[in-house]
Amino acid sequence: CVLKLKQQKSPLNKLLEHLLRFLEKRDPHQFFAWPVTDDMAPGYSSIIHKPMDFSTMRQKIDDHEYGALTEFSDDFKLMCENAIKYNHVDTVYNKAAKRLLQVGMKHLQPENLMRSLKPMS
Ligand SMILES: COc1ccc(OC)c(-c2cc(C(C)=O)n3cccnc23)c1
Repeated sequence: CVLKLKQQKSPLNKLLEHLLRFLEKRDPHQFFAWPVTDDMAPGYSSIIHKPMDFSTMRQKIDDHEYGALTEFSDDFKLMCENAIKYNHVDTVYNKAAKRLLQVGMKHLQPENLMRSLKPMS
């Protein structure tokens, strides 16, 4: 049988996987770990037309769907903004999304990348 050579991870994919783990650690309740369903959130799919969550972002990394850091950052922003849009301002989800967005955008700035990558170096 022909051994399927393990696909070499590109430098971008290694960076995105590290950033994803860094961001997931800032979602301790795992509110952003999986897709939000209409069962959990009434009317969600009629209000949020481009859902996003960490598991989908991980799948996109594995499928090499991100060609640049900006595309990864755009999905992260979309995920947080969906939660800010759907959930009332006084909910745990809205507050968690605003906090996560702030932390995430700080560390996704190219000039700050090294700060979140230090353990890797
Ligand atoms: C209470 O435990 C969980 C567990 C997983 C969740 O999303 C994956 C959520 C969740 C996550 C969200 C978001 C992110 O909008 N949400 C909105 C309404 C009701 N529930 C949620 C809550």
